[in-house]
Amino acid sequence: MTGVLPDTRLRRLVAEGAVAAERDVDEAQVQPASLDLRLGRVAFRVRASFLTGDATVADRLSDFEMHRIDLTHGAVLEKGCVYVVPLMERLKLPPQVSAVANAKSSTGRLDLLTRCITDGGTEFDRIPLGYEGPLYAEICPRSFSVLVRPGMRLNQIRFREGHAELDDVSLAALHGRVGLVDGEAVIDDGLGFSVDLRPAKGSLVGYRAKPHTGLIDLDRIGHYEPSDFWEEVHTRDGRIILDPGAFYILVSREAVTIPPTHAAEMAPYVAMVGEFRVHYAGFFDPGFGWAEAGGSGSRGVLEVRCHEAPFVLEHGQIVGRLVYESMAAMPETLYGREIASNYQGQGLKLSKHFRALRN
Ligand SMILES: Nc1ccn([C@H]2C[C@H](O)[C@@H](COP(=O)(O)OP(=O)(O)OP(=O)(O)O)O2)c(=O)n1
Repeated sequence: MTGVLPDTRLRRLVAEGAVAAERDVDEAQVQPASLDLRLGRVAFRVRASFLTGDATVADRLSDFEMHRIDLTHGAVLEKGCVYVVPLMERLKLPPQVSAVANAKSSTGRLDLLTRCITDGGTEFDRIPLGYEGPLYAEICPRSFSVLVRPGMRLNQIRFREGHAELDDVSLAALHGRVGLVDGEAVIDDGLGFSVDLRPAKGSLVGYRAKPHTGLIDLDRIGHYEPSDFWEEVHTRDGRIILDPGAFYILVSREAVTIPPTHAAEMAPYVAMVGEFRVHYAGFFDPGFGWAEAGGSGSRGVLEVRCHEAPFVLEHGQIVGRLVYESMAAMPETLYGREIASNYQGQGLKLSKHFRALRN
């Protein structure tokens, strides 16, 4: 059966030792179509980000390590620095299974660039068929310094067998059956995603990270005051100008649906990659936005960073696309009501570490 492996198969991968860990895998790590990965006990501060090519991460660390930080009692990862953290999980994948990792949504919303690296890896986050070896997270806090501890879950991994991606014809057919977006679907190499700069009420369209803020302890949920870390972005004319280097949280104009038979990943919109980057966290779970799982009206959160020159972003401009994949089987549990999900039914929403916003 080809497709993305659901929760039931993830438990089996763990039971069979294809995913092993120095501390038993916790049931809370198992998501509908992905497994959360946990930070180990040490972080290496490195000079620069790297891929391993034909070497191992351990070999590369001996070249690039500046110092080592014990995370046991909590430690700060500083804004602007690059760290490599061995993860608790390691893989011994069956030959027909490959994997892809991604930052969790809460990690992306904090502008913590987090990518997975492997021994012999030539790409971030892509793990080849049958990979056997350790996993590492490369973490670069871009806007805020963060306090981390062993066991924290900053990124996640999806496993798949065979080719599961929907081409545009199959995507259009799926949209015809279940309605993947409200309004007109723009289908061109995935489902186009546009930005909402004309809110139904008021003029608040997003948030921009403040410089020189305090520290965020990633275990503190609903704790921080948004205004200590974020400036509100308002507009009444359906456009904003992005400042190069600044980080914004915006929201999609479309409410999106991921039916239980599918999973999706947010990908950049090719025409715009030179101007801005729109996703740091890209996995969308089966059941996200699905009415039966309490998800009607769920929008996608856009994490936007503009590159070289100030750029005018207009309401309805396409900024990203959702690439849909078939599940190998339906998950037992969907994103939303049945598990403690933070972003089902969301509109414009900061990460779960902040107090609720008036929306
Ligand atoms: N750029 C993104 C990426 C994801 N999501 C949505 C779709 C996902 O199904 C949901 C949850 O994503 P994660 O599992 O990555 O997030 P967390 O684990 O941080 O949240 P939760 O605690 O709710 O599982 O957030 C989003 O709105 N915008």
